[in-house]
Amino acid sequence: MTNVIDKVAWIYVVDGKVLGARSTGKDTYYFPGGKREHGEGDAETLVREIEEELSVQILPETIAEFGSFEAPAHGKAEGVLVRMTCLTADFTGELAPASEIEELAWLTYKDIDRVSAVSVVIMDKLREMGLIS
Ligand SMILES: Nc1nc2c([nH]c(=O)n2[C@H]2C[C@H](O)[C@@H](COP(=O)(O)OP(=O)(O)OP(=O)(O)O)O2)c(=O)[nH]1
Repeated sequence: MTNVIDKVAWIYVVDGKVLGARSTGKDTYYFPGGKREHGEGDAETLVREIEEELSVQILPETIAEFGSFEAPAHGKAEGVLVRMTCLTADFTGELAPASEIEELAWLTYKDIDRVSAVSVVIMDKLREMGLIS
C-alpha cells in the first residue's frame, strides 16, 4: 500500500528567489506549510501553518493555486510519498521564523542540492516558468 502524506505549502517568489524554511536541527530546506487539521480546506491550512511557522498573516483573498506535486517524503521510510498542494498568496506582517522553523532562506536553482525531493520538482517548475533564477 502506498502511503501519501497530504500537505499544503506556500510558494512565495520575489525577484527570482523563492522562500524556503529549515527546521531546527535539519539541513534540508522545505517549502513552508503543513498537514491539514481535521476538516480544514487548503486556504485554512495555509493561513494557520504560515502564521505558526513564519509569523505572518496570509491574505485569504490573494490565495491562488500553483499546482500539486508529489515525491518521496523527506526522512520517511521508502514508499512514503508527500503530496504538496502549492498555493501562492500575499501576506501582511514581518517574516520571522517561529515554532520549529530555525531559518528562512531565499532560494534559487543553485540551492537544489539543499532542498527535499518534492521541492526539487517544484523548483524545476518554477525555473521552467522563469520565476526563479
Ligand atoms: N512542508 C513541507 N514538507 C515537506 C517538504 N518536502 C518534504 O519531503 N516534506 C515532508 C517531510 C515529511 O516527510 C513530510 C511530513 O511532514 P512531517 O511529518 O514533518 O509533518 P509535521 O510533523 O511537520 O506536521 P505538520 O507541521 O506538517 O502538520 O513532509 C516541503 O518542501 N515542505
